[in-house]
Amino acid sequence: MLLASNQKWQDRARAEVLEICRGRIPDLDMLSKIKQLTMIIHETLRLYPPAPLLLRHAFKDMKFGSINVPEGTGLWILIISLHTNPDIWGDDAYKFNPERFANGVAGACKHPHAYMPFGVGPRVCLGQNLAMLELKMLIALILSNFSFSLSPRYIHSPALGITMKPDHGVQLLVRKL
Ligand code: HEM
Repeated sequence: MLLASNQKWQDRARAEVLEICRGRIPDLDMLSKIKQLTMIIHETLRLYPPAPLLLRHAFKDMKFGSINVPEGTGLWILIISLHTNPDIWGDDAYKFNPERFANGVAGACKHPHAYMPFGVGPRVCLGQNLAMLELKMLIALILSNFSFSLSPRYIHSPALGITMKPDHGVQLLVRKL
């Protein structure tokens, strides 16, 4: 959806994929060189984290600043709020701007744990490297073969739940290249 509505980034990502892959099925070496697409995926996972909320329980009485958290309290961590906080990301926090990840995650936000689409710490996503490879492979193949834009029937409807999903689907107009 974000590439369909941002033609400039779609063109940039396609140009890079075509230059590196030259019509071949991407292998690990090629995927590791694809930078624009990595920036686009990071920015997409920032704005629309598939796991927008995480739940933790306090094992013992804790104190965060002036807030007392008694043992057993459930704590919802709003990843989506962390990812769109202007104090952390700047005034364009809600804007799709993959450029912010040009120098990696560390260069994009003021706090290293403010970006956590795969969680952090001991329960960090076990599949995060596989997920990134799958996404790069899939989008590289789509970009190599098709151009696409948003259908006039598309209704923007990101819905929060255990996972985030478009409530009315994502209708695209797709053209074979
Ligand atoms: C874009 C894709 C994905 C996203 C955004 C994602 C996100 C997450 C997040 C946020 C957590 C932490 C949950 C928590 O702390 O409560 C998690 C855990 C986990 N993920 Fe993923 N995930 C993705 C893909 C995958 C894939 C492809 C696999 C497996 C092949 C996978 C396997 C796991 C497992 C096993 C855990 C639990 C780790 C643990 O509790 O020790 N994930 N994921």
